[in-house]
Amino acid sequence: MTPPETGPTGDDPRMVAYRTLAAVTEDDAYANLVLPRLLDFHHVTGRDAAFATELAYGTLRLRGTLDAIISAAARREVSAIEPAALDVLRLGAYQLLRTRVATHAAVDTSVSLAREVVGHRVSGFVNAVLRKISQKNASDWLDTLVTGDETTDLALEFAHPEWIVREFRKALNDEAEVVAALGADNDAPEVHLAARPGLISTRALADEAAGRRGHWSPYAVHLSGGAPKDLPAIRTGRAHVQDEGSQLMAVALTRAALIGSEDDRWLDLCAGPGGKASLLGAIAAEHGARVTAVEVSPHRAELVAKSTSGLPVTVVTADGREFESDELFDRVLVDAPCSGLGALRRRPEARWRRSESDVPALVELQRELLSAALRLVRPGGVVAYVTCSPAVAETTEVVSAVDGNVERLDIREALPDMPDLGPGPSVQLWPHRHDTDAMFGALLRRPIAG
Ligand SMILES: C[S@@+](CC[C@H](N)C(=O)[O-])C[C@H]1O[C@@H](n2cnc3c(N)ncnc32)[C@H](O)[C@@H]1O
Repeated sequence: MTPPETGPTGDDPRMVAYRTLAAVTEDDAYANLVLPRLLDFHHVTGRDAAFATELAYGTLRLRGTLDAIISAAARREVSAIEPAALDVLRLGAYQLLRTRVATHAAVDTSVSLAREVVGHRVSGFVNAVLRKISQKNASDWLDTLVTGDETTDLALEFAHPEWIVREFRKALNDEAEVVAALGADNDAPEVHLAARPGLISTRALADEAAGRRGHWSPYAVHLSGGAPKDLPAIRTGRAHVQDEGSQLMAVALTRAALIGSEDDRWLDLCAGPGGKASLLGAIAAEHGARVTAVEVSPHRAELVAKSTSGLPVTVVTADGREFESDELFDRVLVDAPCSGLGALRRRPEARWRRSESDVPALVELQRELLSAALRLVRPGGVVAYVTCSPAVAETTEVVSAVDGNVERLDIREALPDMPDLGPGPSVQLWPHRHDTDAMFGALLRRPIAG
C-alpha cells in the first residue's frame, strides 16, 4: 500500500505498530487484541490505521526472515541487540523491503522512533543497520542468505519456522503445494462472518455488511474490510465472526448420517470461545435440538455463554476428559486444542510462538478428548474430530489411534461440491486450496452393537 504522508516525528501509525510489537515480544500479548486498543488510544484512524495494521501484522509475520537480514546487516546475532532497538529495526526493515515507503522516510522515522523509545545512544546503530539493509531488495537479501538446504531456504523465503515447513510437507506430500500453503499464510485474509440460521439470512447479512457470500458454507459472508463488531447483526447476536472452514466442520457434524431417529442431544466438548457452539446452537434451534457446551477454562466458558445467549445451549465448565452426563449424545464435536498451524494467516505472531515440543502433549490431550467423546456418544451417534492444524500427528494419527470398534464415515459426503478434498474419509482444508483456515475434520460413528 502507499504510505500516508507522515513525518519523522510525532508519527503515530509507526508508534502504534512499535507498541504492538513490543507488547507481543515482551508481554506475550496477542496482536489482534492489542492493536485495536492502541489505535483507539493514539486516535489513529482511516488510512493511518490501515498503515499501522500493515506494519504491525506484516512485521510480526515476517519476523524470522527480517531477523536473519538484520543479523547479517548488523554482523551480530539478533539476541545481542536490545529488544526495543530490535523491534524498531524489524519495523524499519519491513518498510524498506516490503512497502513503498521511501528509503529516507523508512530510515529517518525509525531513527526518530529509536531515539524516542530507547534513547539517543542507539540512533547511530539503527541508522547504520537500516542504511545497509536498504542497499539490497528483499530478493537479493534472500540470495545472500541462501544455504542450499531446501527446508531452511523455504523457511527463510516464506518466513516460517523450519519445523512448520516440515509439518506442511508431511501433510501435503507435494513441494509445489507446500510453497503455495506457505505463501497463503502470508496473505492477510478477509474476515469471515457466519449468519446464524433462523436469525438472519446469509443474503441479508451480506447486504448489511457490504460483503459477499462465502464459497462453501451456506452461512458464510466474506468482508474485504471494515470493523465487524460495529455491524448491527453482530451486536444483536444474529451473526458472528468465524472462518468459513470452521463453519464447515460444524455443518458437517450436523449433516452426518446417524443410525436411529433420535437427534436432539448435541455436545460440544471443547467449546471456548464459542464460535462452533453458536453455529451448532442456531442449527439446533431449527431442528428442535439442544447443545451442551463443555469448556475447561472458566473465562472461556463465560465467552461461550455470552456468544450463545438466546440459543438452546447449556454451558458447563468442566474438563471434557472427565465430563459425566446422565444421557448419551446423538452428535458430539471435539474441536480439540491444537498447535493452531492451520490459522497462521489470521494470527500474525503465532508461528513464532509455538514450538515443535508443544505437539506431543497436545496429541495426548487430543487422544484423551476423542476417547471421552466416544464414551459420550450413543450407539449410532456420530463424533466429529476437528483441529485447526494440518499436522498429521494431530489429525489422521489421532483418529487412527482410536481403539475399539468405530465406523469411519466419509466426511466429504457432508461437504458436497467442495473440490480438492483428497481421498477421504477425513478432509484437510487449506487456505491455498479453499480460502479457509487449514481445518481438519473426521467423522466417527459408534456402532449399534459394541
Ligand atoms: C480449538 S479451541 C475450540 C474452539 C471452539 N470450538 C470455537 O469454535 O470457538 C479448544 C478449546 O478447548 C479448550 N480445552 C482445552 N483442554 C480442554 C479440556 N480438557 N476439556 C475441555 N476443553 C478443553 C480450550 O480452553 C479451548 O477453548
